[in-house]
Amino acid sequence: MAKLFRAVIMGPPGSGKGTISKRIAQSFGLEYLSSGHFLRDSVAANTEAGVLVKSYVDRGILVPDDIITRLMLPRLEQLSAHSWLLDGFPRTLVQAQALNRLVQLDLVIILNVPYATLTERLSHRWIHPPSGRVYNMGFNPPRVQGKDDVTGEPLVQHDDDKPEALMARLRHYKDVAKPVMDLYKSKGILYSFSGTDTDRIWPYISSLLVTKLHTQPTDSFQTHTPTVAE
Ligand SMILES: Nc1nc2c(ncn2[C@@H]2O[C@H](COP(=O)(O)OP(=O)(O)O)[C@@H](O)[C@H]2O)c(=O)[nH]1
Ligand SMILES: Nc1ncnc2c1ncn2[C@@H]1O[C@H](COP(=O)(O)OP(=O)(O)O)[C@@H](O)[C@H]1O
Repeated sequence: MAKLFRAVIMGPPGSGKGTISKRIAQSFGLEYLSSGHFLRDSVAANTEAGVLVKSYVDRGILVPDDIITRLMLPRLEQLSAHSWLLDGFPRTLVQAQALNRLVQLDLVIILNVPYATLTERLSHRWIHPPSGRVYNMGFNPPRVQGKDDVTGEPLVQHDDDKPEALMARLRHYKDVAKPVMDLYKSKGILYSFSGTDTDRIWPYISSLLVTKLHTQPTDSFQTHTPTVAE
């Protein structure tokens, strides 16, 4: 069996983690686990975990480290036979240290997107809560305005994508992510990608994964191939 591959994707809210993760999962066959989706699903389904985290998720503030760690690590253990990509966890140094005790990461992808681009994107982000499908009124609009492509059900905007909450989330991200990135940098597994367009960043990420995984993508999502990887 090929060696298992464990990756994390980090970046501020709206930097394209979900969009790029979907492409990575589809192209390279990694299992994708998003802490945000997992928590929102748990809240919607009113599970024990959902009840525990609802007050934080609804307010867009971080769930305490001990709670999120207690929820996420068992999920990862269930995926122990798979290669995976983790989005939204770890967010803090304490979480990164807890993850470190469970598994050795192979790669951390950082998305650097300018502040103005983030606010512009998130103010146009609409989601279909039951499925987690994400739309953008400019970048990937639904076929019918305000309706999910698959079910036709209404799309909604997260409260934490509204301008007041957004500013606080971005500021907070900067403070807590820095020590996590420093840790991964010191381990030599951090790769950073900067830009304003997912479609322009994607080919570089795809090339990096080809190198790391020694495999070709099954879906290219692109019309040109870059000649250099960052
Ligand atoms: N205009 C534009 N929107 C994008 C681009 N990439 C992603 N988006 C949209 O920006 C929003 C945030 O992306 P998402 O992947 O959810 O970011 P995350 O918060 O980091 O997971 C979504 O509405 C995406 O559809 C891009 O290159 N251009
Ligand atoms: N690693 C984490 N640590 C603490 N709270 C988290 C973590 N991941 C997600 N959350 C909680 O879930 C909410 C939604 O997560 P997020 O990743 O922002 O979802 P989305 O990608 O849909 O915007 C956050 O506001 C926070 O309350």
